Amino acid sequence: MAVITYELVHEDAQTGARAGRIHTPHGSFDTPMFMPVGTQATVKTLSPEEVAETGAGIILSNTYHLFLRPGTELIKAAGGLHQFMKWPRAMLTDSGGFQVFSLGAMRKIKEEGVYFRSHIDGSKQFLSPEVATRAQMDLGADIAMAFDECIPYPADYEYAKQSTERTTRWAKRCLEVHEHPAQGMFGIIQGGMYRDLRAQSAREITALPFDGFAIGGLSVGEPHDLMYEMLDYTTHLMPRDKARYLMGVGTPDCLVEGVARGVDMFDCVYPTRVARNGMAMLKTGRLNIKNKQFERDFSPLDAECDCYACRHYTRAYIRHLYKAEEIFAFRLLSVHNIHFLQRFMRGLREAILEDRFGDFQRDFWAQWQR
Ligand SMILES: CO[C@@H]1O[C@H](CNc2nc3cc4c(=O)[nH]c(N)nc4cc3[nH]2)[C@@H](O)[C@H]1O
Ligand SMILES: [Zn+2]
Repeated sequence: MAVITYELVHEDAQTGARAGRIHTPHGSFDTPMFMPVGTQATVKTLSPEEVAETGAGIILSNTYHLFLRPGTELIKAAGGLHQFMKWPRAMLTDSGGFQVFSLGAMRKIKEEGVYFRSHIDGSKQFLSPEVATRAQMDLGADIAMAFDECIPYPADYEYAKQSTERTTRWAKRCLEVHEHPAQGMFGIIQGGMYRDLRAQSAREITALPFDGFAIGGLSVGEPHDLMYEMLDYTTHLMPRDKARYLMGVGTPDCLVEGVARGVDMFDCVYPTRVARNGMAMLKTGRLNIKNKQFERDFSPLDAECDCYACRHYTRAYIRHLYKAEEIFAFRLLSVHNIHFLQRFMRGLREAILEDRFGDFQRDFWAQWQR
């Protein structure tokens, strides 16, 4: 019996959109679902209670960061990541297959693994399918990710082919060492921006006994239309009875188009990262609180939102805090942005359940500030 199971609730007749539920040892959650990112064992500036209040059923943390600091052995000794950070619901850890390539320095990729220098102190480090898998078993999240290479964009065909085939070999090595009574593992499909490599990777990875499957190598700077095209080649090759996770996607436009192609789970640093830059997310686009136009604007960030920030405070107050470099500004904008995305995903799910997803998608694009 798989540790992580996907339950299909309803499929939209016109598109590939689907509503479901995912069951984990730390609880179940409705899909489509957006996962707030808690890179270093915290969703930046927010308490677990504040994150739970937004409706998030699962959060993501990064093995790469926790492996380097404080070390996954220490977190294991603390009772695992749930205990360490007091997050009571489901959790997923990324394997390092992205961060080692985006943050690690002086990287050398070999068949056995990746040699790199820590971005923190420059120390020599090594991550491999075995090391990343054991580190995730130490952390004890409900879902661990296979160790892969996130192919940069752009990449030539030959590089993409060699890397994708190595990722499949690495996936098998992860499964060989993965042994945890309360942790499932998801495989990650690569293939760069090449249709045949995407199909090859989808076939090879979904043939392996993973609990669910992610689409990797996207949201790496490619145009959105190219991302959607790659999704078109990939999601229909993925099993209907397993969860589908698009890594690194978190803006409303990409979420709508990912859901339309049958994706169930998403994650992105976007909501908390842009909050620290003074941006509030709205269904029309985003609001830059630094703008002078909000100086005497005593309305909430978003009139349709019932989050703590929108129920209690005004744009003028949050703009003042931001200009005064008060940390409370980051907290209020982060609470709003995560709450906004959870509400947005609930809206998508309701549209699917009521067979009006196509209308939702059309209405969204009619009002989205491109
Ligand atoms: C566009 O925003 C930038 O890009 C990142 C989001 N985009 C993204 N694509 C990803 C791909 C993979 C992958 O192929 N494998 C593994 N293991 N993890 C991944 C994590 C990913 N995150 C943000 O962090 C931001 O810096
Ligand atoms: Zn709000």
